[in-house]
Amino acid sequence: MAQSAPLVMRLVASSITAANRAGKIIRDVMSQGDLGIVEKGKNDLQTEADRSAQRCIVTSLSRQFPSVTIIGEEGTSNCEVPSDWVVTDSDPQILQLACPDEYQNIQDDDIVVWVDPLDGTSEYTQGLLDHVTVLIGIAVGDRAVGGVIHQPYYNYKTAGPDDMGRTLWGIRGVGVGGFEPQSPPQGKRIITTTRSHSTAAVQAALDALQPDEILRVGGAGHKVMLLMEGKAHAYVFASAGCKRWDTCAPEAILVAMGGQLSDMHGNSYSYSRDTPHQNTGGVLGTAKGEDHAWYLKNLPDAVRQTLL
Ligand SMILES: Nc1ncnc2c1ncn2[C@@H]1O[C@H](COP(=O)(O)O)[C@@H](O)[C@H]1OP(=O)(O)O
Ligand SMILES: [Mg+2]
Ligand SMILES: [Mg+2]
Ligand SMILES: [Mg+2]
Repeated sequence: MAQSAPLVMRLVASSITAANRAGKIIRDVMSQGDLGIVEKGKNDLQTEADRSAQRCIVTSLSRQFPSVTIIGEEGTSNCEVPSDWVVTDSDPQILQLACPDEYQNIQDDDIVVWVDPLDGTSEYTQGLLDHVTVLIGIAVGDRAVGGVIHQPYYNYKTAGPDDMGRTLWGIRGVGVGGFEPQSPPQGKRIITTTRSHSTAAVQAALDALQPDEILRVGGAGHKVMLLMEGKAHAYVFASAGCKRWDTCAPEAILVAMGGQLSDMHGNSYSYSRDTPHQNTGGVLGTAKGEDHAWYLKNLPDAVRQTLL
């Protein structure tokens, strides 16, 4: 039964265990105390946790799916991966689910796996640990179809080391799991946006949308989780800083529960293997039940013109 599950379902099932293992590595690096910070660019850090979590995920998935294209945020290295970082088991619950007809016969060639081994690096280095997520997105053709978000420090203030963290998943046409989908409160507009990568255009977009409240938090995964759990109505980031690995997994889960994600012009991002990595049109995510078009209509042209 498990062996014969369609490729998309097997990839999501294996991504759940790989993301959980990566989350443990992220916690271990933090508790060992040496983050090994490297500056990749302006306001763009990488730590030992980003590097190690990526090696864990890419090695684990490529052992099981050697012909599937995997694109990760951090460069690959050839050094040996500790054997206990390689996990090749799968989440049994996912393998039992019915796969939609359109994804029954997908081949290795049709898939790209987008890996952000640690989203919210800046917040991780500053101790804002619940902003951190591990993101694994599964694209079929150019669409984000499956997503896994692991939050390694979920409940970290109250949980013990063995019950910390959680893993959320979603598959288009199948559904979501690992959390309780909620709609945001009616009669109010709560917008979530960046806390560490703001610009004049980011602020101008927020001003024009006149939110009742702004939640400035780290990480693309963390912000989309706020939409999924009814804590915010929209995620508005009028800047080009995010990349495909930041949005593939969150988009798949958000869409699987009825939300939307596009650039600031209303165009969907392509997740095919030859697409550019940068999300040059910014990010607009809206919760289930929100009018995505309203946000697009009310964004100032001057802001849109700053984005390709
Ligand atoms: N200017 C930027 N340079 C590098 N990464 C960025 C930039 N802006 C956003 N990101 C990535 O998008 C995520 C969401 O952005 P923000 O928290 O500012 O809303 C960041 O955590 C970061 O991912 P990562 O932490 O994986 O490098
Ligand atoms: Mg980064
Ligand atoms: Mg990221
Ligand atoms: Mg990252």
